[in-house]
Amino acid sequence: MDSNNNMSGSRQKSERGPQFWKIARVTCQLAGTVDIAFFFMFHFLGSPILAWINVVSVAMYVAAYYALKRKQNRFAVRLIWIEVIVHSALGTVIIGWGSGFHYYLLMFIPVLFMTMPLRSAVFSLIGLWGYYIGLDVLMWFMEPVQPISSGALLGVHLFNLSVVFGMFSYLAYFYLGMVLSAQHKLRRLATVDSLTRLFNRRQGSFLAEKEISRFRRSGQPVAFMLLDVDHFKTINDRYGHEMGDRILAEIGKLIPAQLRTQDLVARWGGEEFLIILPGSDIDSAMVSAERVREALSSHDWKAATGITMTVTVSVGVSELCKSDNMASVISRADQALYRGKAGGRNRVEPEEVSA
Ligand SMILES: Nc1nc2c(ncn2[C@@H]2O[C@H](COP(=O)(O)OP(=O)(O)OP(=O)(O)O)[C@@H](O)[C@H]2O)c(=O)[nH]1
Repeated sequence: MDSNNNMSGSRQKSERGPQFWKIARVTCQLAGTVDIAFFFMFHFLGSPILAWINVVSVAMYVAAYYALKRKQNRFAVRLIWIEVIVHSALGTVIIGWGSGFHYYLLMFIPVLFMTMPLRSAVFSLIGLWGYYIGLDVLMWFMEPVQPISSGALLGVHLFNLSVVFGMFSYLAYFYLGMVLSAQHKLRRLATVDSLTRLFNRRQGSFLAEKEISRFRRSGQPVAFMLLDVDHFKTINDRYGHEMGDRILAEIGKLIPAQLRTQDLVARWGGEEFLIILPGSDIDSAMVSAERVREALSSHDWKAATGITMTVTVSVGVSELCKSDNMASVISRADQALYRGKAGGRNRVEPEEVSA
């Protein structure tokens, strides 16, 4: 259990990419600038102790900023933690709870979960909660050390509230960006074949079902092609598996280049591809299939040694009819493909027309 937690913790840490630390550096710059503003503001408002505390804070943010630049991330995060915890307590004790310095502590709630393994984040959260409550209770029983006028206090309060509001919004915006990009990556992983960059089999099936439903609604024809590389085992044996992979990746580029943008291409199996042609009947699908076959066989396939390789494909073509489902229409394309193989390969075969 422990080791699992530690593992997920270290994984979480390594997933905090350069973007996160860039945000941390920007935060240091913003916080340092706010503290410079505080220095002048508190001199003007007659609280010199708080003014000079801000000088220390600025120095800490500068140190944290350069530590982040030198990739001393842990040290930087600790400095920021100490600064916020001490500064918010001193601000509260010196001019009162009404100053709103305690709001800065709340910003750590999302930050904790972004920067720590779950277990540490929960422990730190409990500590933070105790600290916040303790500070609140303390201020019920003690007077501020160096109070300022109520108008000035309101000004400081509104300023702090606005800064925390802005920083929360910034964090939320950053977090949303992270979630959306993770979602995008996951969707790609779930739908795209990593070698050929075509749709994978699962997405191919999903798209085929979608086109079949569309056919049932609109009656527009839909054709299917099943394409298989000829003697691919021999290619692998002769030129190596890596070259086989490179050929498949190249085929993944060459097939879509011969088709219309609405045509859908999926890697159906090892060296087999399913192509869905919405709006095409069997005749126009045969023309497209022949174009693909011709493009692949006439492509200049060069092995690592410079030798020209022969790569050809066989294609079976079928057209969806009313009584079909996905399995039956693909099975007819598969039977046509089989006949293409049996008939000598490097050819396009239409489905057999039933009497
Ligand atoms: N390099 C590589 N080879 C693969 C991949 N997936 C499947 N294969 C190989 O593709 C070969 C397919 O062989 P077979 O099914 O015998 O077919 P074939 O040699 O193409 O012969 P025909 O289809 O009858 O023309 C097998 O040797 C698989 O190992 C892949 O992702 N990369």
